[in-house]
Amino acid sequence: MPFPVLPYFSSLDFSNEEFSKLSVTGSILLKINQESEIVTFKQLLKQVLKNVSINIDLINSTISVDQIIDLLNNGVAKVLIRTDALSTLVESNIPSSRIILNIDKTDEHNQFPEISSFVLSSNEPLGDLKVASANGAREIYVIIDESSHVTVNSLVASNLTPIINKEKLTTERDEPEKISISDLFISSLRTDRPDGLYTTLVTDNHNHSLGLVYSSKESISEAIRTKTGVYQSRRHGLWYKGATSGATQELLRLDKDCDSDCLKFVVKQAGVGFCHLEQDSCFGDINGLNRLEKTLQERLANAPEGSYTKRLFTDEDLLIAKIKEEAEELTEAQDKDEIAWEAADLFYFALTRCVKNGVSLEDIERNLDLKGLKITRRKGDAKPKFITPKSDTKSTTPQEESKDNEIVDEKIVMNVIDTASASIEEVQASLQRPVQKTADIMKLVNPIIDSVRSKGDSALLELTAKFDGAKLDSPILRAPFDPKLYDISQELKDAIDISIDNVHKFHKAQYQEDTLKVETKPGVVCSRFARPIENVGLYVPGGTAVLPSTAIMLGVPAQVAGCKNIVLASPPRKDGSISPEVAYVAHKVGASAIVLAGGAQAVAAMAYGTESIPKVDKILGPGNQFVTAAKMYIQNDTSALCSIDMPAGPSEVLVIADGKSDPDFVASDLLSQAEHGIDSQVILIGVDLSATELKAIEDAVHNQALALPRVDIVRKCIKHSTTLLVKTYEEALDLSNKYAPEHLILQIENAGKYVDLVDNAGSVFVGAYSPESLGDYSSGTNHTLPTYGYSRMYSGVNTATFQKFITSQDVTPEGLENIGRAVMSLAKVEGLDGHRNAVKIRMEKLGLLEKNFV
Ligand SMILES: NC(=O)c1ccc[n+]([C@@H]2O[C@H](COP(=O)([O-])OP(=O)(O)OC[C@H]3O[C@@H](n4cnc5c(N)ncnc54)[C@H](O)[C@@H]3O)[C@@H](O)[C@H]2O)c1
Ligand SMILES: N[C@H](CO)Cc1c[nH]c[nH+]1
Ligand SMILES: [Zn+2]
Repeated sequence: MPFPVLPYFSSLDFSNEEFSKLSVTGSILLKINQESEIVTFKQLLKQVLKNVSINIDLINSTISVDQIIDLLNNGVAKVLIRTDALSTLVESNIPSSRIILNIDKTDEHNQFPEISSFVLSSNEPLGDLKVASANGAREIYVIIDESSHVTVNSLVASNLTPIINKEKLTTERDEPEKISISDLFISSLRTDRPDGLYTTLVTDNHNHSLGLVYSSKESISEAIRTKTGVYQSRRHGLWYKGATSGATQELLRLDKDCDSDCLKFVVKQAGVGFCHLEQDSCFGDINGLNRLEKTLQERLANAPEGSYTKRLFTDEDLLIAKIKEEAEELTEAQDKDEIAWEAADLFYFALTRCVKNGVSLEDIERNLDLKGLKITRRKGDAKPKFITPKSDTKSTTPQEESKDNEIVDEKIVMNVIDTASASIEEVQASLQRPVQKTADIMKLVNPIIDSVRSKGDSALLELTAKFDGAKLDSPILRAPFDPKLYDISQELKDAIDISIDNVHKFHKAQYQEDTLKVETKPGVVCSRFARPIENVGLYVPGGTAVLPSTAIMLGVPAQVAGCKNIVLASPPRKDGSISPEVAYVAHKVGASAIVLAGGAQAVAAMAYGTESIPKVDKILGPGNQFVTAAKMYIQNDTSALCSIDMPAGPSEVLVIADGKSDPDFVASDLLSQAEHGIDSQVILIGVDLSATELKAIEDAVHNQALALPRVDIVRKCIKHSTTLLVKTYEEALDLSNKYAPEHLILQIENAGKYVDLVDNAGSVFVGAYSPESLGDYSSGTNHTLPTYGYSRMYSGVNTATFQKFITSQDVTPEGLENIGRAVMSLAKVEGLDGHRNAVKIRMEKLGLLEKNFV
């Protein structure tokens, strides 16, 4: 039964102590006045407003349905709304059980049979209010203020729950000007025991019974006043639990049963346990997960050196490895006993990690409950199987396809972390890229590479049929290419030509034409000159989207550098053909061949060569996890004698925005990379953003995303993407440098001023009118860039990526005289007399050494 008063918090301006005292009622009503309070309120929900059912008053609020759903999904129990807002909420899939309806006239409640919680007007006569509550299943609340016609006591006596401002309530016993919540609670109880006591069940927060005791009116008042376990001993009077043994109790909530004659104290037990026999409960110890949690907490505080649990607490790598090991064993377990055994192991290691990080079973259960109550919006789209696929868009990967069959309707919003209140670990965790399970991927990639190496073309054709669904007779097209292969519109040709032109200009400017010459000492001239890498293999992705722009970004600098053989590889379409746009670029950059294959098999074919595919010296270009893993493999295999450009994996962008940024621009930039793939990541760093400014960006992300054909990919990418709130530009740049993004967009005032602070990034986009898409296609910079944080040490593709640099020296007798003695001394120290002699012989013949020189 509900506590006979619902405390009302009319603003977020309250102390933890005030909340803690009134939380004994188990439920409160809190008013959200404006949108700007939502960020703070959500923090409070996580940190302070625990163990209690939180209802929010939105009667005069204008917050959006999406925000209401977000709050309900983050721990709010119910929302109090006006009748005119009801239909919008119900249409948005909010269950009626999460709604408290405020109605003006008591008899109106009949019009809403699906709603079971109402707030009625306290201006109505008590008789009418009682009629409204005649159906016992309904929760009826009445707001009490100065103008109320009914008294609090009369409401409680009629099983109606008054809503009373927290300022008017007290948990103390001697504040006559306030309403005592113990008096209200006591007045709602009854007992038929001759001693006038109330039978009281004591439980922990998991509903485990700890014991059976008795309460008196006085002990209840004391329990509420002190918020501890205070009972009535039939022999010794008032009993402050733990006063002598130390096994005290924090009183979390007070409940009563359905006929109000039996109480339940929900407590947090300290010390040796509830029972005088020093066990958890009078019915013995509580085992299972609770026991394990308790043991782990004790070990964390006091683990003996050398114990296994101590090792787990101190060696994070070991703990993580064990969790993974046990998770794998659980997935492999077959029969019931084995599954239970492995699950127990997994729980042990998982709970160890939780306890180590201060996470309790209660926190886990709260999350489970939240997930169970999660509301998803219905967007009114047809089920995917009834949607006609758009022509010319490639199908998604198998993993994506299976997930696309789920109907996901929640708001597309990035997780928000305020760096001022978050821990360093939380911020770091939010900047983790989606995990690439290298070992698992290598298990798939190694056999592919082996098979292409050993079986050549036949393996390549087989793998292309398997992964790309294309049955081919030959895996290669050789230049000159038939113009029918690139029969595209003039408009498209012009667009590609503009991009090629700009990329060419920028990369030509990077080309080091002249030999670099430096005379380090008179007569010692050192030089450096560039030569193209002769045979290059360019990988053009074609899995979730065909990327002719990547063919431009790789082909043009290869051409500028003067590479002799440009081989381009890209997965073929299902009918075995190559995308005509890619073929057009291949023709424009003078490629000698197109390999009709993708993934690890294309990389292996170009690295080792096959009967028809020429071996190359360097493989360049971005790709998915299989492509990247294969590139990493072949560059380490000396028998392949093949290098790579860099690890260029799933696209990523980090946008820094401030209050002056246009929310639509910011959202569009985030989404332009989120749509690349489910493993892409986008990060927003907001500098001193107000709640309204943040919301404007979030709304723009959601609304623009819904209009994108690849919304399902975006939705999954946004799930592991984060917004970080910081106070200064310097903090923003510092975080960005730590993340080392592939693309960095500065959508901030005086953006140019901050470029000096950029230490790590693949490519920087400065100011509101430099969206990343420009660099992806047409401005002239290269879009093949280091991801995964590799921009700390790698550059993006540039002209030099297709060249190697050779040094030379030309030394005169004068030069030899200037440095010869230094060389001989160093060679002597290294014990390399041959080196020394090569100088000595020359200097002797030139008469530069004294006769007895040794
Ligand atoms: N960093 C950069 O500069 C940059 C530039 C452009 C694109 N990208 C990224 O490149 C990636 C392109 O990936 P994509 O998947 O669209 O195309 P992709 O061409 O890289 O991969 C497609 C190939 O993967 C192989 N494959 C698919 N499933 C497989 C499986 N289960 N086992 C073995 N092989 C399998 C198939 O052979 C298929 O041909 C995206 O992540 C995109 O973000 C990065
Ligand atoms: N943004 C990608 C590099 O991470 C490149 C690209 C190609 N097409 C569109 N975008
Ligand atoms: Zn892109």
